[in-house]
Amino acid sequence: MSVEKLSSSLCHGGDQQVWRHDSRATGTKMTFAAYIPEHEEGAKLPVLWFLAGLTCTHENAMVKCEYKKAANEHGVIVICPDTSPRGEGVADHEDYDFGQGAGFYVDATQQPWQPHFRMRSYIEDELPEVVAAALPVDMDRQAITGHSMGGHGALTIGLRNPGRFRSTSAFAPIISPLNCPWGEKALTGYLGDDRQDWREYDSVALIEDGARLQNVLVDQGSADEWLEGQLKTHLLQDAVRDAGLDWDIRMQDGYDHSYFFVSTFVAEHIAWHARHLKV
Ligand SMILES: N[C@@H](CCC(=O)N[C@@H](CSC=O)C(=O)NCC(=O)O)C(=O)O
Repeated sequence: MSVEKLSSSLCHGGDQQVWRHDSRATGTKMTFAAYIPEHEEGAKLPVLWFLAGLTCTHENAMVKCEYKKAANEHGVIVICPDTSPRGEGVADHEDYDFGQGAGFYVDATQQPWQPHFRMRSYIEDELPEVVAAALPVDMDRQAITGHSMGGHGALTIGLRNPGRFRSTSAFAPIISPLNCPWGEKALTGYLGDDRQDWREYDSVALIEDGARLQNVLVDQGSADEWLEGQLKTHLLQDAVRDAGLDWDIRMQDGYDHSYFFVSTFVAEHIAWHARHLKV
């Protein structure tokens, strides 16, 4: 396994690093950011995966999300992966919501996406192995979060892997790719026309089909420009109520979709995850 540290910068007492490695899942080089809090020699720290949204690389959350102070205070490693494979030989599309930067955390089955767009396998299987080999993580103490398309990733990966994450949170997640233009466009392209195949990538469908998850926190801005047309938080509220789940879905008055919103609440999310990660 070839894993290379590209940078290391002291920040809020911890070390903000960027790593690159050859990925067997995507068949490309993949880059991720890793924030390592101060810790004693030999200590293993809990890990929070932060999945980013449309148009993002590993860098957006690292630069804009302001997680580092809280992560250092609580002793939680934060990993920010890229959102798709990239490169000259990788399929792409001119639209911001499809192709490179818009992997939707699925394993594509359709051409020309299938050879490289395998973000489910990358995030669920390969990246944890890479991180466990390179960094001082305690893989028995994992949590996951994400923003927008990354919030969809966090919820669906959490629902498909009950028991792996002590806690799951999301900022302004895409609730149901089956029921929004971003999702319909991307999943038609990556998975084909049979909408049954999309259900394992849809938080509402997963709950309807019996998936269950505890310790879930969702924050959504009431002034989010995508709330009505794309995100549709009410679909998750309905699914959670119908399934009798005790999830905390909060509407935050006046906040939009941006990292200004995410950065406002990220310290609270990290403190909440830390309580679950320490038990
Ligand atoms: N107008 C934007 C649209 C893309 C956008 O808003 N992306 C969001 C996530 S949306 C859902 O996944 C984002 O996080 N952008 C990166 C950032 O640093 O803000 C555009 O054309 O870029």
